Amino acid sequence: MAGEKQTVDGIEALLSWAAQIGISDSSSPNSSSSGSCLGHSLFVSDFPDAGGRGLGAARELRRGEIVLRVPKAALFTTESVILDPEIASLMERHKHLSPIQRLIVCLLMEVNKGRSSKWYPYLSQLPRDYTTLSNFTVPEIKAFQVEDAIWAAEKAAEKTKSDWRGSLALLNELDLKPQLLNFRSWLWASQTVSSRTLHISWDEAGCLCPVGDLFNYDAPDELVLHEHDEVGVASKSCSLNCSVEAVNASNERLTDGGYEESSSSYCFYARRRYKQGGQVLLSYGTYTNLELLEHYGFLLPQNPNDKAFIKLEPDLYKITSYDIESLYIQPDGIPSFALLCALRLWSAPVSCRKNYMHLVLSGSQVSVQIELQVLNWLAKRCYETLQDLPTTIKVDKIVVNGIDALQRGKARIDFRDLGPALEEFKKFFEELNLKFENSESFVIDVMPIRIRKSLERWRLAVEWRLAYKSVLFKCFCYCKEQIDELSLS
Ligand SMILES: C[S@@+](CC[C@H](N)C(=O)[O-])C[C@H]1O[C@@H](n2cnc3c(N)ncnc32)[C@H](O)[C@@H]1O
Repeated sequence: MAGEKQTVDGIEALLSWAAQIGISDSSSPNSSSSGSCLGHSLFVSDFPDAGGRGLGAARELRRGEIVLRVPKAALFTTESVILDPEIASLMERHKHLSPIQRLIVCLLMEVNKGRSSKWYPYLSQLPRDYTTLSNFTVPEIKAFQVEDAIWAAEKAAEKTKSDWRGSLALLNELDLKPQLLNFRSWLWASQTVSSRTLHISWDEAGCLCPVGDLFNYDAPDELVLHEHDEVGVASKSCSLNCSVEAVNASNERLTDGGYEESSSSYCFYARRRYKQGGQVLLSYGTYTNLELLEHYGFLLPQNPNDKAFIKLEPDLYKITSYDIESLYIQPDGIPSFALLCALRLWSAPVSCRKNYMHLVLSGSQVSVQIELQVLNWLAKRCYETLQDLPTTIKVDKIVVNGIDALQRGKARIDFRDLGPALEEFKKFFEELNLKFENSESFVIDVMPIRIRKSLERWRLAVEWRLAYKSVLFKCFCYCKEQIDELSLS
């Protein structure tokens, strides 16, 4: 089961099993003679800077070239797991469960079979744990500091818990090993499904795709979109399944893999040209960093799709037809088009709003006076938001560096190095029942796994809030520059 170590032998066993069931990175029929499904286009490797274990280019890959094919029979779906009519009728009796709950139950059922599961080589190579939002503890959630992120994390945790409670009756009837009935097992299975399923048209829950789920993520961007246009890979359906909304909202051309009826297989394409040895990445969809953290458990240091939301006045929401989700600050600190339009309209006198509507929606300034009002309001809101948060950008950087030192295995942290970040460190370790034994430094000989895992999640929360604050700071500077320019003109 997934509790086993991810070893080189384990990966080789997975690739050899995958070759036997028809997974291939080559269009040539005799490609699996080497005993591995890979080697022609791809290879498995560790990419520490972008996702860890992933797939590299075994040779130069052209844009739009097919790099992996996974036949339907190799896809792990509710349908492909429930072949036993008794289990099928049991599932039928629990019709109220969502497709995702059913797939999670199927995953636990297969794990329960241990080595006798036909999916064993695949299941044994799944990660043992995840850093998705549902895994965050209360103190780790608090470390986000920003209300929206705290709310998203609490909601994710509650949803996972309530899905588990709702599935317990079925799980109890399935005669599973007791440890597979507990919440920890459910959490693991649900986060496996969240972070690894691919979209398929016949099951809303998606499918687990052996080997195909080894592709790490890169954000879709304009360049890739145009490249796709050029080579005509435009009609592939969609990639990782997790957020149906995100997939629907995004242009289908942003994706680089999909299930193809014509070959009854899941096909993956190179989204751009890759040099031999480079990591081949997949776009799972368009996600903000908070969404990536929620569904996949990581943050992209440079995410062109990230959004920073600030509190807006309630009457602003009333006068704009824009979706709330479109009212944000971009990673470069510039307000989104919709936010700027909404603020311009909101800043205009009520009696003039109707007349200005056309101008505003075309993206034009209404008047210098209104533009200055918008920029001043935005600068003030960013400034006040930053002031109201418990720590500054500077302190957050110290916290990240301190966590970094601990993660690198530094056993002694001098309190003087932590300065104003000391309080947060103290609180964090106290929550984990680790007391500071002296007043000058923190010494830890062997870092227990539970602390290492918690540090990882804490770091993600601090990195997220640091990025959020940096965007607000950039926005503040942007507004000030614009104000200066307008005042001079
Ligand atoms: C579909 S799996 C990809 C393969 C995965 N690295 C593995 O070893 O099984 C998705 C997971 O990979 C990791 N991941 C993918 N892309 C990443 C990236 N750009 N940066 C950091 N982690 C990434 C995250 O843990 C995510 O939940």
